[in-house]
Amino acid sequence: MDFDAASATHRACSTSISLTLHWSSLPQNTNNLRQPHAEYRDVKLSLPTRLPSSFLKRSPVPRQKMHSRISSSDVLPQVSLDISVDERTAGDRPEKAQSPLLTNVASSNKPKDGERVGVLLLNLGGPESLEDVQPFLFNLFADPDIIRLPRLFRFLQRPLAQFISTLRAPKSAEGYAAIGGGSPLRQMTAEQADALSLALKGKNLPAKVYVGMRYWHPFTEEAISQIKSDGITRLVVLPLYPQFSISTSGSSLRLLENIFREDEYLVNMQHTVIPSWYQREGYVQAMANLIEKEVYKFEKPEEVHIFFSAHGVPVTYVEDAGDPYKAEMEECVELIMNAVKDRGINCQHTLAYQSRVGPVEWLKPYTDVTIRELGKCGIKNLLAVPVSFVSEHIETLEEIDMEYRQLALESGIKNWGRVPALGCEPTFIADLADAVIEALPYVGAMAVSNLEARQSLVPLGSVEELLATYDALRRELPAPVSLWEWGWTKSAETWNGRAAMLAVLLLLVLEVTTGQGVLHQWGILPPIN
Ligand SMILES: C=CC1=C(C)c2cc3[nH]c(cc4nc(cc5[nH]c(cc1n2)c(C)c5CCC(=O)O)C(CCC(=O)O)=C4C)c(C)c3C=C
Ligand SMILES: [Fe+2]
Repeated sequence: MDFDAASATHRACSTSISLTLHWSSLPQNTNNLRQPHAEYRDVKLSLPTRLPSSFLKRSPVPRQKMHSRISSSDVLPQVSLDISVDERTAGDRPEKAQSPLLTNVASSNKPKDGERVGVLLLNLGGPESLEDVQPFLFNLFADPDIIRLPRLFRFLQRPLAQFISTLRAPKSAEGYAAIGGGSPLRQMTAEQADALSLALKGKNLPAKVYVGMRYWHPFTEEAISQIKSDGITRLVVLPLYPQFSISTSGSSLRLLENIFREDEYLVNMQHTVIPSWYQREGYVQAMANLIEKEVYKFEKPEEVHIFFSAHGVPVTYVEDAGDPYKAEMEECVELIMNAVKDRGINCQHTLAYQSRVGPVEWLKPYTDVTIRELGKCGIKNLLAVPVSFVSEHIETLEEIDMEYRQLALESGIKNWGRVPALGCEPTFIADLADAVIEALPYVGAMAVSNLEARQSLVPLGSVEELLATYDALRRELPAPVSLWEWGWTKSAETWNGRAAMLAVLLLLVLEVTTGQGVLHQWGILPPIN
């Protein structure tokens, strides 16, 4: 068996941990474990000790090494693993598109008497009416994971959020008006929660599923107080973002960390977090299902160009703060395309990033620029695939379906299609249920021992451990959102934006310290007594 981790040893042996990985939970790209002629079911790994926390820090570990698991001697100089493998032949292997019922709660993981299992779905939230738009934007911009001010200026976070949200609200409201006057997120997430709860029940795990939104109702705080009053004892935290970003799952987990820290009940509640799940077989197959269906709606399916459009983040998040979002996104698209090709669909594909705001540089290539280029290259059939989010929202319904569709047609693309968001797609929901069941043994346990979790760029863990594994320094990042924009070139815009930002900050400092100025006149800042 080609499993080089087996030879490593660790000096400071103390506790012993036993893991059981179900074969279906192994990601596709774990070449070390998935051999062409054999499948490993119930791979039992005994770790003799807690792995060094430095292993969890992403920065010193090149990405390829994360993916060759613990084979690297420079990451784990001396770890010894006892591995017993129940090897089965390919004939024993269940069909690739697994039955959702295959993963069931092992009797050892079943909630014991008096135990109550909860699942907390974390999501962004969206305004439900046009009046909600400005306060929703205020909550978003008041988030230090969206606008991270220099330490000295942190006290300006809320006035600045008030300022920016007031400026942006009319443009955002236009978008929400175009999709019926509000975001469908609350409704869709509630449906996903119900579907997940049913799927868990079907898999023998009675669990209550809660929804905690970051920027709008039902707020995470509301979900947490419900969790407390329901007396939940074991909680699995599941952000509804397939890929991890500091600005999304990271922000929600940061909030959760603060809530947990201040509450005695929560501090003692056993919990674990599934930080990202883009590499799960069920999710990947569900995406491939949707793509396959849409590809065959085109007259010439073989000529379709599959165009993945992900929500962007500012480049600094990835380059300065170590956000794994871009790497996870690229890997995710690769996995989905492999699954699509396995179905005999050999279309070309592209990944681009949408929804940038403000003068700073965002992840490239940009969706709008790429659509124009594809048009110029003679692409006639384009299938857009939103890939960073699992519900319909303003950026699928307005930006993709209206703006980008129009742009594509103007750029020479003749036939346009769009893959719907996953919503309650059965394979997807079944896979989320499996993810919860697989995470259960690690509730309250030392999640660093989860080999499978380490496969992902952000490992499974408790909120606190997890947040320590990325962005630990919480570097200051330039605000992604423009306060002001003018100029003719990109660089002029950037510098003008920065100068304007400084000017506005200065203005705000003066306002806050003197208690006088336009913002006070508008009632945006409270009067100083
Ligand atoms: C994975 C998804 C998302 C990432 C990454 C993300 C980063 C990010 N977003 C903004 C600014 C805005 N986002 C807005 C809405 C919005 N964002 C996401 C997802 C991600 N954001 C969703 C699903 C939604 C829509 C919610 C809904 O109501 O349907 C908005 C408001 C809309 C608008 O005015 O365009 C803003 C603003 C930043 C700055 C950022 C990274 C730093
Ligand atoms: Fe966003």
